[in-house]
Amino acid sequence: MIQQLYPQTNHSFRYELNKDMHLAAAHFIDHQSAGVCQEMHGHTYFINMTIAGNDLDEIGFLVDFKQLKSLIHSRFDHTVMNNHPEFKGVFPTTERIAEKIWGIVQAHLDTLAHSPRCLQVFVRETPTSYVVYRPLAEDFR
Ligand SMILES: Nc1nc2c(c(=O)[nH]1)N=C([C@H](O)[C@H](O)COP(=O)(O)OP(=O)(O)OP(=O)(O)O)CN2
Ligand SMILES: [Zn+2]
Repeated sequence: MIQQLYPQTNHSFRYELNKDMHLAAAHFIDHQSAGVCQEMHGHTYFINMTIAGNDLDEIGFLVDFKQLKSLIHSRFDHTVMNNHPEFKGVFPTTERIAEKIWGIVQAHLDTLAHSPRCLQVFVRETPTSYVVYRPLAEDFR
């Protein structure tokens, strides 16, 4: 939830940035074990991402907050998660959504010369359910 406190990541980078955003999206989990979630339904996803690094760009940004929002919000807001290529062959569970968001964000960070890293993606799907995705060391380029 925006302005809530999030789980902390342990690291020794000089800078840490957090970006909150929320988006409305629909999904369904097309598996018989998913019960009522097999039917198309909607959520307001609350997302927080944690970026860290030792250096800033020439403006003094670790990464532009607006760019982070644009990467995720403009892609997924008011869409059906199942329709995105990221979810071809995998169900858009909260876990997978967090993992895919990490991949999209880190792919952008990999283009930046000062090498910031996305250390954590938090995705709240309902008022009572959320996932935290933290990459392993080998997940970074
Ligand atoms: N590990 C996961 N379990 C479930 C997921 C998921 O993504 N990962 N998703 C769902 C459903 O999509 C559903 O939208 C969320 O379920 P739930 O939190 O149970 O929703 P409620 O609002 O009914 O929760 P209450 O705490 O009972 O009010 C299911 N499981
Ligand atoms: Zn759902």
